[in-house]
Amino acid sequence: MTNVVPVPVRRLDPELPLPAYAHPGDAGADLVAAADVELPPGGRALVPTGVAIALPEGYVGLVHPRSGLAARLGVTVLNAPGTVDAGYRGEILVNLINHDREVPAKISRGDRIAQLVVQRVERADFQPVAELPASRRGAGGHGSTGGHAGLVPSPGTTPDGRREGSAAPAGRQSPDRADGRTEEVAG
Ligand SMILES: O=c1ccn([C@H]2C[C@H](O)[C@@H](COP(=O)(O)OP(=O)(O)OP(=O)(O)O)O2)c(=O)[nH]1
Repeated sequence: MTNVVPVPVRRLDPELPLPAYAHPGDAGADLVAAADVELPPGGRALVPTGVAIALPEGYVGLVHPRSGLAARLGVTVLNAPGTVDAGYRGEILVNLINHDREVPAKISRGDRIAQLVVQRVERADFQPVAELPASRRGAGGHGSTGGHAGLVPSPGTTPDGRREGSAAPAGRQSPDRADGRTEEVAG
């Protein structure tokens, strides 16, 4: 049974519906546009939703794209998923982008433009250490497990896809991270 958490909502635009789940079992409650917006090809806009919420401490609201808008129009959430912090009391805004290269996307007031997924969050207590515990994966990432023809390392590239001898990503100076080597660990 899904846990239901009460969330106070302020209607900044009384004519618009509250965020709502379209079907039982849906993870995301739809957010609607509070304004008409036209997104030219490649264009983006911060679209108001007409609602402000007060999530309880220990929860986050994630602003996810709607797959229908993405598949049919090429429109998605630029910063997906947007993070609505428990302490945020302003209007929820949706940063929409039109990835279509030719066709403008018309968003009308009242259109469902994104979905808000409310989740519990844990806070980490970051503890500096000299060495991290070993793991099977080690430092391998960025396609190190293959699964696609384009992920097979070509000669002269490192396992994470960079040219051998090219600069490590910013902040990555440790040799075992810079060359993407993995460590075989028993167990
Ligand atoms: O899609 C989004 C993402 C964020 N927000 C609001 C709620 C969130 O709590 C606040 C700040 O977001 P975030 O922390 O992602 O932004 P930032 O760029 O780090 O700004 P800040 O310095 O204000 O935290 O903006 C939205 O309305 N929509």
